[in-house]
Amino acid sequence: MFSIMEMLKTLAPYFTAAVVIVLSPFAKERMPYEVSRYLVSTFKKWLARFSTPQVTIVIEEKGDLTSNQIYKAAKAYLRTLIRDSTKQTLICDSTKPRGFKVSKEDRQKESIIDVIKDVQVIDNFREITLKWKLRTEKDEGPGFKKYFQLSFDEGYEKDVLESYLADIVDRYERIQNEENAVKIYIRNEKVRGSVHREHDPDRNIHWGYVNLEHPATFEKLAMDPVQKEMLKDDLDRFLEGKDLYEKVGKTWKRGYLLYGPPGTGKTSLIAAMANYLKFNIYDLNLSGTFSNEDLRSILLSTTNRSILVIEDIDCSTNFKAKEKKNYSFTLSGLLNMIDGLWSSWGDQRIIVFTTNHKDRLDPALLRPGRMDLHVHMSYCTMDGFKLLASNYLNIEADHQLYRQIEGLLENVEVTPAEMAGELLKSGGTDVVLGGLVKFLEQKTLQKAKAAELNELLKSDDNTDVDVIEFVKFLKKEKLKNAKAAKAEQLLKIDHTYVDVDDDVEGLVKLFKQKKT
Ligand SMILES: Nc1ncnc2c1ncn2[C@@H]1O[C@H](COP(=O)(O)OP(=O)(O)OP(=O)(O)O)[C@@H](O)[C@H]1O
Repeated sequence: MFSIMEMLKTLAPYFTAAVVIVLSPFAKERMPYEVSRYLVSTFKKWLARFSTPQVTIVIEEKGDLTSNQIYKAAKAYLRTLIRDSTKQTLICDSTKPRGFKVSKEDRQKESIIDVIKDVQVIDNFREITLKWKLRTEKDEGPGFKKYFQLSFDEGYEKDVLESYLADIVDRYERIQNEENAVKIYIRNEKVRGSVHREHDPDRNIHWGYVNLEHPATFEKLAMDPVQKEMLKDDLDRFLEGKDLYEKVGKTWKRGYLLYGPPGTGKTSLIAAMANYLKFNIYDLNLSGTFSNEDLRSILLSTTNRSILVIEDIDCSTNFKAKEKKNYSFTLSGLLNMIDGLWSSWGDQRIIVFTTNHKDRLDPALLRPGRMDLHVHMSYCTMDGFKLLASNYLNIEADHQLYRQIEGLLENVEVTPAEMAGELLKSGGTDVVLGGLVKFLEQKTLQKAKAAELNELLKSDDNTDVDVIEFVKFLKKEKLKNAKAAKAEQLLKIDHTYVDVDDDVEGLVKLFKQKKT
């Protein structure tokens, strides 16, 4: 018996000859159109009997209620496929030219390449050949509906649905997440590691960026609840304030000064603001030496919907020294930037300064109107502690140790960072809170010791001893290094490391002896 292949082989020359004749210019001219069309379609049908049947999936632009995610994913995928493809990817349909369309909007960095309607795009996945086509069809309503038609050989339905299309959707979600992620930019030509780089060729400014994976949110921040609400309202009004800013003739900008001791959450608050607004952060370190002109260029290289952060403004910018040493970057340069260029260029921009010592800032920076809002981040209160305990230990109600903790918190200054450190320790809730109580008791004791030492130093006859001078003296005299180091620790501003058994009186006596 003939096999199919043998039969095909036998009949193929006759059919081929017939079709060649039909399609030849000679036959085309002489044969009636209906006859040649009939012959070609019969040939196609006959051939189709021996080829693998095709399956076609339709992916419509709109789902029943919302847009269809698979359509969006397919569209994005085909863009990358065309962009990265070799020329074979685009196969012309008999009636359409081969090609794709290109577009670019004003603010887009790169042009976008899209498929044209009815032009076939071929993709390969494992051993499957996949044929994509963008189609349009008259809708039931007045418009047109768009859909992708995806065809492939029968038998691969599972692979296509569960692997190929699932991959495309996954990839799309990843790109979406990447695009929506808040980024933190650092201006440094030397940034290394897995950072992405951006270069503004007009101004030759380099930024390195990574996704901001800081989990801080307003809900997780321990800060004065009234202040927190006020700040959130302020940001909301800012975000929705386009019309208002236009109406009152102000540029769409906002400046915040965050101040408070180290570890009270200033950096966390900036991250929470960025996550809340979905604004990128530009972290500007002013400690380098650069000019006012550099500053201007840096500013112009940042984008809208961003937060420009200048941390530790008191330490990073010793403006007076810079002015003396004739560095060209000055305080007035920075202030001009805030008042002039920064306030008149771009939209939806926030500037944040942070400092641990508001009192050390140049009054020019604090002038009313320069920073719109001053936010004080302070030591941990009982409310703040409860919020941290709920975040770290999932305690929603009361706990038997709360009263004791409240009493201790009234007497010592503990930063939320210190509290968080204690709450992160291992053990069950009771163990961790027990540890925290011990920590607070220790702090209370240290505070008392420090006060005692100060009294001792003050009360002595005419020796008006300055605590810092005391430490310096011990060091200068190289007086038993170990003791000097202990003394320095003892006199640390936050008195964190004092051992309860330290011989305070002995040290003071020693000091006095040496001094006399
Ligand atoms: N107010 C707070 N609420 C919740 N967690 C906090 C708070 N303050 C500090 N923390 C915890 O302590 C860590 C360090 O705090 P953060 O760096 O935000 O403080 P900071 O005030 O910016 O300190 P510095 O002035 O030293 O930069 C944070 O990652 C967070 O885990």
